[in-house]
Amino acid sequence: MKDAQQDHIYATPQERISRFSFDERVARCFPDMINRSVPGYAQITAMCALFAERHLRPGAHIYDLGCSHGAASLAICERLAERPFTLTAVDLSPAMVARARANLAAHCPAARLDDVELIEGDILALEYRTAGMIVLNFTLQFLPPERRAELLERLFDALEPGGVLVLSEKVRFEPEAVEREIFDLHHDFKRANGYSQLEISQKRSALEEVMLTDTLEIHHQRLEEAGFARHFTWFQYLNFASILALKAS
Ligand SMILES: C[S@@+](CC[C@H](N)C(=O)[O-])C[C@H]1O[C@@H](n2cnc3c(N)ncnc32)[C@H](O)[C@@H]1O
Ligand SMILES: O=C(O)C(=O)C[C@]1(C(=O)O)C=C[C@@H](O)C=C1
Repeated sequence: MKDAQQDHIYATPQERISRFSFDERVARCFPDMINRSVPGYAQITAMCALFAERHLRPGAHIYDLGCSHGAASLAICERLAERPFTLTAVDLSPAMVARARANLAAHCPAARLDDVELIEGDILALEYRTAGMIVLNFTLQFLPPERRAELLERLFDALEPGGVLVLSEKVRFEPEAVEREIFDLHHDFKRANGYSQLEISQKRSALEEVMLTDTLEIHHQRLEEAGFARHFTWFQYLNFASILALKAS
């Protein structure tokens, strides 16, 4: 997005690596960090707008949960500039919400701004209103695993008939040999995007207990159990994938 700051957080050796958190330092360089770390990030973000264009009923509500700088919200607002809808973007991190607010104010088409709301809050504690679309891009992986099914059930209940959920995640693989191969390839991807071995390994340590990934099979099973009639992986690039889940109309 339109924030030029480069990610150098893990570039120098750290005596003690603290747990990764979405604090001011991360928020400052987040667009650069996520673009260089997540294969397919730009494509997934852009496709959220096309899913909205195809599936959203005029006037329906959209949630962008764990919105960070508001990339998906902004893509949707730009693409659907002429269509009526309302949108709530939510993030727990005050630093991220401040960036999302500035980004939307600067780049969201003026006609849409009144229909967009930003909330600093916990998506596990939110009271959800009826929605036509929910975006969960790279957020579920940061929630406690034992709370994930409960959240998806609540989101399913909030969706109106014909509503859609976009679930994008870093995923792990079984068997272990496949996981190892794809994990290493992802590190090659990061190196090709300018990260050093030191940056890659220090960030991996920081994320270790914070970002707990599931297999694609577990994600699909959870969506099935939450009640989604159809759910399929529409995108995968190394260990990053995105699922579209549809509620029966
Ligand atoms: C990897 S980022 C998401 C990226 C963003 N969706 C995008 O597409 O650019 C994860 C975000 O989830 C937020 N987050 C983590 N746990 C949360 C929670 N319980 N409630 C709300 N936001 C949360 C973090 O603050 C962070 O901004
Ligand atoms: O797996 C990694 O190494 C990542 O950097 C992934 C990831 C993510 O998937 O959210 C982790 C933290 C940052 O939010 C940006 C990217």
